[in-house]
Amino acid sequence: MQGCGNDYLYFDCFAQSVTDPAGLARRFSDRHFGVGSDGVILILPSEVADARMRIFNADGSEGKMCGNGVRCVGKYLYDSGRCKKTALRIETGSGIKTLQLEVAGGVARRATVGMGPPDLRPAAVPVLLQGERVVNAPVKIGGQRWQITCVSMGNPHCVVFVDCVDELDLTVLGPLFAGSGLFPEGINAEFVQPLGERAIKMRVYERGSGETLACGTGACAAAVAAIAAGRCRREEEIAVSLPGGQLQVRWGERECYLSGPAETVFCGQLEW
Ligand SMILES: N[C@H](CCC[C@H](N)C(=O)O)C(=O)O
Repeated sequence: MQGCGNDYLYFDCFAQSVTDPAGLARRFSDRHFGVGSDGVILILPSEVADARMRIFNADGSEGKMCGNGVRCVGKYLYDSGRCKKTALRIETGSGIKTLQLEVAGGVARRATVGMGPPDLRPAAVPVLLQGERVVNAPVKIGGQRWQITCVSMGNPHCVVFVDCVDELDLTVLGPLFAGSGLFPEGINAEFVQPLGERAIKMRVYERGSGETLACGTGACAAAVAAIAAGRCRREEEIAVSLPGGQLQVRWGERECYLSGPAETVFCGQLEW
């Protein structure tokens, strides 16, 4: 399944158990020697919600949350008949998320996710910075000066504003940020071009997966950073344009809301 091109291999673990999800992610995320994906997502029973989601990046590292992934989990639960309702609660590594599915033609097409509150406090994202400031904080990465804004969406994000995202070579820049030594727990790095008070354009270099076509938690982090920096308005729903499509983010009173599509690409059996 995929959400704005951020594609994962989903395993229904209500009636089967996956013993080595990290190894599975490393083996089958490869786009030539495997199935090809940004990682693996397990859909498991939960004691406290309709289901539990675990997400493993392509390098086998486990993430705490996946905004594009949780929409696809909701779609799977509805379409498969496991949870034939449009309001769902999904247990994740960063708490229970609420989902509101949009159904058409008998299947879920889109979802809006309550992503929880963004955290801009200095300690929210483990980062080796001088001083406390994490909004537009000056750093030197790859011999260049940058101003970073660190936002936790349950997973760590570093947002940088640039003039033109299309001109960036993330095959070089991404590993410079990831390998800068500034982020002890790794980092999801978002490069953001403001397009006005209600829109941004972004690309992302994800922890554990490299450049992906979209990142749901990253879109929230980018919109929150743009609002915190006064580049976008909090009263507005922010249109976030990514290489894989468009997401909508609203930073509400209590939490961020992420809206976007969810699509099944194919179903199959994997012998490993
Ligand atoms: N790479 C992320 C997990 C996937 C997040 C992203 N794909 C999303 O849609 O939020 C991390 O290690 O924190």
